[in-house]
Amino acid sequence: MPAPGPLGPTAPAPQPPTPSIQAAVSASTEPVTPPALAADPGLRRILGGPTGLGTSSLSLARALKPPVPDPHVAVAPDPDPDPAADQVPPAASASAVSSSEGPVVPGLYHHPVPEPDPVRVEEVSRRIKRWAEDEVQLYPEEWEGQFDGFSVGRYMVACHPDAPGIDHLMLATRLMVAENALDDCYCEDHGGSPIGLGGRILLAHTTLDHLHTTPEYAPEWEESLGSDAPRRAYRSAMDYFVRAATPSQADRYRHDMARLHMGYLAEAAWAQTEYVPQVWEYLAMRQFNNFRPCPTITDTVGGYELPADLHALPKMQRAIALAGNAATIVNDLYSYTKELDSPGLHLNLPVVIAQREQLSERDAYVKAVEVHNQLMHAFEAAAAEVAAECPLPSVLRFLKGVATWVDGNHDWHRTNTYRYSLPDFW
Ligand SMILES: CC(C)=CCC/C(C)=C(\C)COP(=O)(O)OP(=O)(O)O
Ligand SMILES: [Mg+2]
Repeated sequence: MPAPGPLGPTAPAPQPPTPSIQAAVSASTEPVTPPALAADPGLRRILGGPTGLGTSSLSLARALKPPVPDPHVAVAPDPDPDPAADQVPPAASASAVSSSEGPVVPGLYHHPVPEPDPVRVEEVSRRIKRWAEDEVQLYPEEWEGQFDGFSVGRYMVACHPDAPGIDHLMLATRLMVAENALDDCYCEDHGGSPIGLGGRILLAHTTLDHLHTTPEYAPEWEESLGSDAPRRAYRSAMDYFVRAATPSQADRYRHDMARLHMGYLAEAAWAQTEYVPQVWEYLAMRQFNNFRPCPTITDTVGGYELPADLHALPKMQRAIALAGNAATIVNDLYSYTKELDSPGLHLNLPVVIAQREQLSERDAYVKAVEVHNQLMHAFEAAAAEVAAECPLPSVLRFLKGVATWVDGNHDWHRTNTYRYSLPDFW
């Protein structure tokens, strides 16, 4: 990587970084970005993006051009690449604000996104289905409709508009499918149960964080990796990811998945004992049972790296956590009716607020929207703070990537009317 470059002569002096950020910046070998960007008082708004119909293309986060692929990022060759699709610039057909079916939750603070590039969506959808069916035997025939209805191609193209091509998008798409397969098959309505979940999850986690053991026991472990659909999917998706990621990016992902699995276990333990947590306890569980592992791979999917020391900064960690929390409460709001219809009491934020604060279902739902909005504003403030204090190109791009992921995640929930519908409160 190149050595740090000089600051532009006419640029205003940046604010002195805090000591921890200073240390991380010194450790980084990346060039310093023109400080004008970081010193821009509008950065906070820009990172979040302007709101309102037709304004999303004004956002810096969404204006990212596809980067030149990094020659140091080795992406596993696709068995049947489609060069035409890989070369489609993501912005080429993605300027219109997404207006596909599906209402926004009334009062929800969000940013509309450009309609995901249909050529990319089609190619990612084609390849992920082939991977699911041919490489990992993910589902029996009767689940095919649900797989299609999940629309993971649209989801990932919307969340990663700066991916250099289809191979990079596939890294995120395989992981997303694998994560949902494990949640469905181990925890939820496709054979899942809280009983014995800890053991099953730990063994599945070894697909990501391998067992290192003696020659006598290693073969049985290796055989176990192919023994059910979630493990086949995790193992394969992780193999592709590890080949494209740096060691620290892969380790970041393992850590985030350990967080996720810990969240699943708390949710399961409460279901088993029929405990309804206090609202803050629920929010703590949901910070772990959370989308976090998805936005935090934005740099690998974008073909660059946020160095580990910058990722580890406390302020960066706060921004990431808030982004994951806002994105996950979006799920609670859009999946509310689906979860009311599921057997037993399915915890989500409106349900917990209603029970713990003795509010009507409607008032609890409205309060959950307000919690979401506060989380979004806190994320945007935290991201702007990191960007202003540490204006390195990789930091700014990563923050924009996370913000864009949050917006794409909202748009996918809104438009996925196959899976979600809003309550009839308005
Ligand atoms: C993609 C990923 C990391 C998922 C992990 C956790 C997860 C499935 C969610 C945060 C979504 O929440 P939920 O389990 O409630 O999903 P649905 O409402 O069933 O879509
Ligand atoms: Mg849900």
